[in-house]
Amino acid sequence: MGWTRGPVLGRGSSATVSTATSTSGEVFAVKSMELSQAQSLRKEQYFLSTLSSPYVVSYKGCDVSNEDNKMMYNLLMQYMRFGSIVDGINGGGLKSSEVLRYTKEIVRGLEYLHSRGVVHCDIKGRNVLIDESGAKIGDFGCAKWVDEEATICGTPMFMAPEVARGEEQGFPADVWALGCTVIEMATGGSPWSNVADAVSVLYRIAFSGEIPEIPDEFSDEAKDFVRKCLNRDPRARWTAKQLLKHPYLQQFDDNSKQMICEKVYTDSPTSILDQDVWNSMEEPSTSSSLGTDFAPSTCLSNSLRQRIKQLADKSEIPKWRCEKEETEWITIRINEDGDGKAKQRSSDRCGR
Ligand SMILES: Nc1ncnc2c1ncn2[C@@H]1O[C@H](COP(=O)(O)OP(=O)(O)OP(=O)(O)O)[C@@H](O)[C@H]1O
Repeated sequence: MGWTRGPVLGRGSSATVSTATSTSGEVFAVKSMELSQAQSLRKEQYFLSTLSSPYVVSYKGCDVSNEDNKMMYNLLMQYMRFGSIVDGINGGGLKSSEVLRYTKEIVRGLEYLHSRGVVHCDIKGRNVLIDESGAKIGDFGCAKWVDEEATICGTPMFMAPEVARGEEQGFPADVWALGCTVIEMATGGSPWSNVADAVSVLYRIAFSGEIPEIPDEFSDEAKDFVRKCLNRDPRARWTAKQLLKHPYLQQFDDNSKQMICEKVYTDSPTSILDQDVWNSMEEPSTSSSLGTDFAPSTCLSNSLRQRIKQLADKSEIPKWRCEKEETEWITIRINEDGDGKAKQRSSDRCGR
């Protein structure tokens, strides 16, 4: 499929997402990284290509292109015109009817993923995308099969206690992150308040016995729903399938705009370090695991400092940037029947 790159939609910690138009006129989104650094994007391609659900961003294909003498790996996916949930928050929280609707759609997406044996590992508002049909789960760069041995991956602010301690990252970790995401959607801010940096938040999640503060404004059903997600014991935490039957989600009707909770506001991250707490990270395979057999006050702080360093490294401006005007549409591929005088670039199909 030939396609033309359009304006940049957003930049994550390592990839750039742009709009694109196929030769047949279909508009989609393309997530691109330099080929040599595209492991997480290849992983995302692998998972997206195996999934098909109204609650997961649809896969459209992938390829490799040569742009300005750089080999780029491109993941083509459904264009979600309203961006991520966070893009729509704009300082304050979402309306409670929106929180309810998106929460139910995310739970449906999680129920689908978990029934297929996939753990997303990085559920947060930034990874839930919106279009007219509602919310869909995206960004599978941290995903894994439930029985796969994989390094810890995700975003500190949304990590479950068992993940922060480095013990396990299974389906319940996605449900904890969902609980944090509900708070994020409703408040427009962090699920954890009064945390100075990522060390504090990881230590607090791992060992304090606390859960994120549930806004007073939530209805009783909403509070109970979030508590079921934020049970510190992963074995006692509700599953996505159970949550779909929770009274809070039962209130959702496609035609209803029923208010469940009031809008509240807390600070969004402002400093670079605060921002790190919100970015995805992957624990390096060489780092020491946060197992159960260490003294928290000594070994933990070293290990967490490694995490912080990695977060700081990941927050650097990506090495590759689109060098074209972001509003300029450039042809990066044409199909075999294309005009030979057009700006043809080399490309390959990619495999799993
Ligand atoms: N399919 C899509 N349709 C429309 N916009 C998208 C799509 N995918 C991503 N975006 C936009 O691009 C931004 C960057 O997405 P990306 O998945 O690379 O990074 P992220 O989730 O924000 O960060 P990180 O990779 O660090 O977790 C998103 O926040 C969103 O605004």
